[in-house]
Amino acid sequence: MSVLDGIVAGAREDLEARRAVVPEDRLWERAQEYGQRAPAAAEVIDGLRGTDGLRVIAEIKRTSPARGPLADIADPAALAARYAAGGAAAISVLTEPRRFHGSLEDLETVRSEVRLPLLRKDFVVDAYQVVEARAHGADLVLLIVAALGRRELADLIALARKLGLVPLVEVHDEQEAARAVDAGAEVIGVNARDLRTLNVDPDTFARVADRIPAGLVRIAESGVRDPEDAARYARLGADAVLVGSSLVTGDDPAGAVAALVAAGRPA
Ligand SMILES: O=P(O)(O)OC[C@@H](O)[C@@H](O)c1c[nH]c2ccccc12
Repeated sequence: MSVLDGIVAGAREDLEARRAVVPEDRLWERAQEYGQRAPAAAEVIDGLRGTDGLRVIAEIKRTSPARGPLADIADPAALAARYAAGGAAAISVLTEPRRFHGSLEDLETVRSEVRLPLLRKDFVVDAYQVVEARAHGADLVLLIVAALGRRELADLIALARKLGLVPLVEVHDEQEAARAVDAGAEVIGVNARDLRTLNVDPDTFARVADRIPAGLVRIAESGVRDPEDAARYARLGADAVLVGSSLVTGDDPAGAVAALVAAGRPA
């Protein structure tokens, strides 16, 4: 079993436990409530376009299967506020508990403190999790192509849109990029890390981005360590970078985000 399969199996177990406590129809009500005050999906998508410079999506991440413990993050809302002060375009909140020590409570506390679009970053394989994301204040939801069948991907994208959520469809090779495009994704994340093996290949974006038609939002994910990496992705045509580890392990998250944004401005 690959790392990804193991994490997905845990996510399925956890979601069934939650479903037994909070039925999906109750979540729908809360999801629609948040939908009434949420930004429009088109606005969220436009906010990620790198038309006048690279956007930064800053991530709240405590630990990872690849790197182990990164940071305690006792107050995720305070960290999100620092990211916002540094000029982040959106905040990614890991909600997976077992390997990343995240939670839906993290998402909710961040929602209560910042106005930026929020991404629920998790291993989403069931409609329940999409409704749950919206109910807890997400504006975007991650859908990992490697974890989903064709039909599942199409269904979850459709459900996300019905709820006003923007699906961020994650790929890590050319074939997956083609599947994301075929499924009608408007926002595609190219993960430099292969979630099956956890290996990072820094050339992934350069290889895969060509398969993503102009007009779609292209996000380079994982392994962005410093402003040079951000500048490189900007030159390769990325609209945005998604950055976690290097921000949570540094001592100045606002300054670090601002430096990435500055490095990604067109010359
Ligand atoms: O910490 P990094 O290398 O900056 O990476 C952030 C983000 O790309 C990474 O957390 C991530 C990308 N896709 C995922 C899917 C699931 C969990 C985590 C991820």
